[in-house]
Amino acid sequence: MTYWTAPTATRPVRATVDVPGSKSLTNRALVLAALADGPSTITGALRSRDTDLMIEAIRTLGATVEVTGDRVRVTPGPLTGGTVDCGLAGTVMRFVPPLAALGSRTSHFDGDSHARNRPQRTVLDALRALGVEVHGDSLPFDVVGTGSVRGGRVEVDASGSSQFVSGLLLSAARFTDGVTFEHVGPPVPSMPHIDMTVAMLRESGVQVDTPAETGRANTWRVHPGPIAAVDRTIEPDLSNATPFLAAAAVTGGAVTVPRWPATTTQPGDEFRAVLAAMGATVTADEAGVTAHGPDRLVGIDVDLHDIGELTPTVAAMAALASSPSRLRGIAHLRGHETDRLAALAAELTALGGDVVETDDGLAVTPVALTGAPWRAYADHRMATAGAVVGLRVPGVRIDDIDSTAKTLPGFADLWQRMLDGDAPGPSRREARS
Ligand SMILES: O=C(O)C1=C[C@@H](OP(=O)(O)O)[C@@H](O)[C@H](O)C1
Ligand SMILES: C=C(OP(=O)(O)O)C(=O)O
Repeated sequence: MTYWTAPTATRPVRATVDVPGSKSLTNRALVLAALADGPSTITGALRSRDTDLMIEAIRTLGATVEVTGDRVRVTPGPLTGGTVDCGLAGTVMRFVPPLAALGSRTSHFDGDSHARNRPQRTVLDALRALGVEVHGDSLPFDVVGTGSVRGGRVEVDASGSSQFVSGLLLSAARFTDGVTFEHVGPPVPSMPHIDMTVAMLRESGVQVDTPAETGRANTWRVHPGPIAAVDRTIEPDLSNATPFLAAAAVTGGAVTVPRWPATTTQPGDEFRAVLAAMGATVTADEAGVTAHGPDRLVGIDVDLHDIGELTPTVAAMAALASSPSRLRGIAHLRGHETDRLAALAAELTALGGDVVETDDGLAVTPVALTGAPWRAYADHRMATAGAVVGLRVPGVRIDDIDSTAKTLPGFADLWQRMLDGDAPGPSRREARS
C-alpha cells in the first residue's frame, strides 16, 4: 500500500480553489435525462467514479450518452435492462432500481464489497409494494422489469437515508399511477437532498406535492406524467468545497471558492454557518465565497442531521479547535461509505485524539495530535478529513488517497496546488465517450 503523506501548512493557506460539479446534482440530472421525453445536455457535470457509474447505468438501461469533458449529452431510448455496477455510490444503488423497474427486462445490481453492507432494503421493499418483482434485499439483487410499474401509495421507513425517498420520487412520474410516498419512522436525514430532488423534478415539468401540499407530514406525491427534457448547468460541489474552506479555517488563512451559487438546494451551503459558529469569517462577493480563518477555531455543538455529508470535515476542524465539540443527529452515518462515526473516532484516536462515539454522533475534545497512518476505509470524505488534519499535524499518512476519485478525482494535486497558492481547478478531462 502506498501512503500519501498529507502536506503540512507552513503558513496560512491562501488560495482560490475552483471545485468541479456537484455529484448529487449531476446524478439526479442523469436519471431525469434518461427518463425524459427528448435529448438534453448537462454542462459542468461532475466526472468522477460515482457519476461515471451513473452514466454507465443509464446506458445499460437504454440511454445513449455522449461525453465530452464535463459536457454530457443524453438521448433517452426505450428502457431495457442489464448489469448495473453501483461501485460504492449511494445514488446509483438507490436511484437506479426504480428506473430499472420501468425497463423491459431483468437488471442485475452489484457493487463494491462495502456497498453490500449499505442499507438498501427500503427501496426494494417500496418497489415490491408498488407491484415490482425484486429478488434480494441488499446488493447483489435483481429487479424484474416488465416495461411498466403500477405505482400507487407506499409507506416506508426512510430514516436510514434520504436517498430512499429521492430514488423513488425521481422515477415516479413514469409509473402508471405515480407515487404517494409516506415515511413512517424517526426523522428522515438530509432533507435538503429531498428538496433538491423536488426542485429538479419541478424544473422537468413534473407535478410534485411536498408534505406542505399533501397536508400530511412526511408524505410526498408525484403525479403521473411526462418528464420534460431540460438542459442543465451543474453548480460546483459545495460539499467537496468544504475541505478547502476548512484549510483556511484551521490555518488562519483565506480560501475562496468561485462560482458559489446565490441560492442552492445543496447542503454544503450550510457549511458557511458552521464555519462562522466555529469562529471563522465567511464573506461572499463576485469572486465567490471566502473563508477567513481565526487564530484558533472554537468548538461547536451542532445537529448535523440535515447536512450529515459534511461531518468528516467538521470533525477534522473540531479536533483542531480550542474547545470541545458535540456533533449530533448523525446516527445514519453508520450506513455511509463506511461507518463514519466509528472511522472518525478510530482515526483521530490513532493520532492521540480524544474522540468518543455517542448514540447519534461524536464528542470531540481537542488534545495535541501526532502523525500516524490514517485509514480512509475507501471513503472519499475520510481521506479528505485526514488531509485537513494533516495541515496542522505533520506525518498524517493516508492509506488510500485515490478513494477521493469517488467524487473528486485529482484531489491530491488540487490540495497541493492550494498549498502552493495556485489552484484554479482540476484540469478538464479530455473528451471520451
Ligand atoms: O441524494 C443525495 O445526493 C445524497 C443524499 C445524502 O444521503 P443520506 O441521506 O443517506 O445521508 C448524502 O449524504 C449523500 O452524500 C448524497
Ligand atoms: C454519503 C455519501 O455518498 P453516497 O452518495 O454514496 O451516499 C457522501 O458522498 O458523503
